[in-house]
Amino acid sequence: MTLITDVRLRRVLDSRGNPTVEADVLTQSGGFGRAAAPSGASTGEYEAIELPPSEAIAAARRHAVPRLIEEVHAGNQREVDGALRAADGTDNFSEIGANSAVAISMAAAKAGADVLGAPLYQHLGGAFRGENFPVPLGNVVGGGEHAKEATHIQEFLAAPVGAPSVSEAVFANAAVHARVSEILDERDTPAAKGDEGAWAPPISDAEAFEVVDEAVSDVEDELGFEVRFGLDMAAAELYDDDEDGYVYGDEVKSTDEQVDYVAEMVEEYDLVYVEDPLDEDDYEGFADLTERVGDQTLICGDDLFVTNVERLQDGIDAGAGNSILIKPNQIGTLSDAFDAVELAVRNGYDAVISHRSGETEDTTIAHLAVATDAAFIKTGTVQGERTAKLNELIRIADDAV
Ligand SMILES: C=C(OP(=O)(O)O)C(=O)O
Ligand SMILES: [Mg+2]
Repeated sequence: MTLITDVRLRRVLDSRGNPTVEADVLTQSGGFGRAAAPSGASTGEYEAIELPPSEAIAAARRHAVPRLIEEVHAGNQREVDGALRAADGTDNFSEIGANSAVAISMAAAKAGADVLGAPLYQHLGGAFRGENFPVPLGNVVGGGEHAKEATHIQEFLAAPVGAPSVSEAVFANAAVHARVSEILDERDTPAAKGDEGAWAPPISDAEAFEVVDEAVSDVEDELGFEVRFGLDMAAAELYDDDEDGYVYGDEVKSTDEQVDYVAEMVEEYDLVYVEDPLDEDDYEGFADLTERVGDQTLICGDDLFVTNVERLQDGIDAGAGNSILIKPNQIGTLSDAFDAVELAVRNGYDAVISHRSGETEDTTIAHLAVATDAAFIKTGTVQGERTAKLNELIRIADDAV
C-alpha cells in the first residue's frame, strides 16, 4: 500500500549555501521518498511563491501534513498534489510555500516509485519510457543575476544535438566547458564561476559569442558529432521600464532592436535555442521573434510561462515562442508541471526540463525529463549539484537506477 504514513520536513543547504526545504515521505508498506526544493535567482514575476524555508515548513506542517498522513496515497500523484493545493487554498502556494509543496510532491512520487519497485521515470512516464533521452543544455559561460561583472546575457548553453548517446552528450558539454577555460586563458582573461558552475569572465557579450562559438567548433571537430549552442537571455532582468528598453551597460535597446539583435545572433551563430529573449510580459515581442526565426531555432518561455498552463495557453494563442521551460518549483507540484508539458506537446511546443540556479543533489528533474520524453534538459555542465542530474541521466540510460 502506498498510503502515506509520515511526512518529515527539514531545512537543508542548497548550492548557494542558503537553506531550502527537504521532504521525506513514508508509506504504509515501507516506501520511502526524499526530495528537496530548488531556488531561483532570476525568478519570474508570476512564479508560485517561495517562502522563507522555516515559514514554509511550519505552514506545511500545520496545513498540509494532516491532509496527507493516513489520507492520501503516494502512488496517486494527482491525489497528493490535489491535497497540497487544497491545504494551501491559494492560486500560488503563498500559504504553505511552493518550496514545501514541490519538495513534498516530488518526495511522494519517489515513495510511490519505491513501493512499485520501479525507477521514478517509469512510475511518472510509464513502462515504455527510457528509450529517448533529452539533449542536455550545458551552461558554459554566464553572468546576469548568476554572476556579477560578467556577461549581460545570463547563460551561453552548449547543445550537443548530434551526440549518439546521452552519456556522450554529457561529456561533450564538459569538454566545451574545459575548452572555454583554455580559450579564456589564451586571451589572458581571468574567470570566476557563476552560481551554476559556468565561467563568468569580465567580457562583453560579443566576445562571449566568439569564445563559445570557437569552443563548440573545436569540440565538434574533436568528437565528430554536431555540437551547437544556445542562450538564456533572461531578458526580464535586462528590461527597464523607465528606460523603455533592454539595458546592456551603457547601451539601451528598444524592443524592435532587441528582436533584431536576437534574430541576427540566431543567424550568425546558428543558435539552436534562445530562452527568454524578451520581457516576461511581452507576448507580442515573443510572437514577432518566433515569426522571424522560429523555424530555425527554439524560442523558449521561462519567465514568460512560469510552467503555468494559463500563461502557456495565452502564448499558444498569440504564437509566442515554440517551447516552454519546465521548472516544477515555479508552479508547485509535479501534476501541474506534467499538465504544462502535455499542453505544450499537444500544441507543437517542445518541453525543456530545467534546474534552478540554487540546487541540491536531488535528481528528480533527470527522471522528469525522461518521463515526459522532453527534447532538452537544462541542468548545468559541471559542479556537484549539476552533475548529480547528469550522472542520473547516464544511470537511467544504463538501466542502473
Ligand atoms: C535556471 C535559471 O535561473 P534561475 O533559477 O535563477 O531562475 C533560468 O533563468 O533559467
Ligand atoms: Mg531562464
